[in-house]
Amino acid sequence: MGNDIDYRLVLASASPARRALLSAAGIDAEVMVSGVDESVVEAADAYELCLALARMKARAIAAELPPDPGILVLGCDSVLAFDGQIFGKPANAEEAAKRWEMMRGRSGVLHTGHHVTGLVSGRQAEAVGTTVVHFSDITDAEIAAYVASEEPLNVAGSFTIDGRGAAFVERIEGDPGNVIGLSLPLLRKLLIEMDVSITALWRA
Ligand SMILES: Nc1nc2c(ncn2[C@H]2C[C@H](O)[C@@H](COP(=O)(O)OP(=O)(O)OP(=O)(O)O)O2)c(=O)[nH]1
Repeated sequence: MGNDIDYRLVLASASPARRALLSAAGIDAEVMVSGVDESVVEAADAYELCLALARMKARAIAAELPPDPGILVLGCDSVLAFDGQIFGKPANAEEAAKRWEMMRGRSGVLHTGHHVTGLVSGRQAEAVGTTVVHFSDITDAEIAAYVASEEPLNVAGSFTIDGRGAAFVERIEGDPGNVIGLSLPLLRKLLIEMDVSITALWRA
């Protein structure tokens, strides 16, 4: 991809957290929500699942856009691998509480799949960011209060590290942005694979 192209990023995600991470890093991404049915995807494990979903979201949006060589579409998907299970967003408050009863005092791996595709070049790059998350041994009352806050209901793994959930995460091993939903150092590497510098996406 040449350097004389005016690159723009389209974020194929409804996640306000992902958009905020990009904006704080100087990138004003246009948001286009794919609305794909994530339930149709089968995968061997959390790593493959989040990558397949990220790819599906990005490709669904790419198919809707005009063939502009400057447009790069980014799809992401986050899941928590815990105790041999795959936790996306909880189905309801009961599931969020049940998960925390299992998670407290233990650790899991948050995987975020990233897929970038160039519309005209057809080039693409993808990778999974992984971050180990160590959960605090919180009480039943804290679980009940956290679930009642409704925060854990809308996030993969039923926890955040930058919201109320931050009080319940002892430490992480890896990129914090990856837990929130998008790893910027990983995005930089994917863009390099496509001969694009992340600095080319910075707002003027
Ligand atoms: N602020 C924040 N959000 C988090 C954290 N962990 C997970 N999330 C959010 C980011 C995503 O919105 C959501 C992960 O679910 P998905 O990867 O399926 O994305 P989502 O369904 O939100 O949007 P999308 O499918 O990409 O249109 O959970 C965290 O630590 N902090």
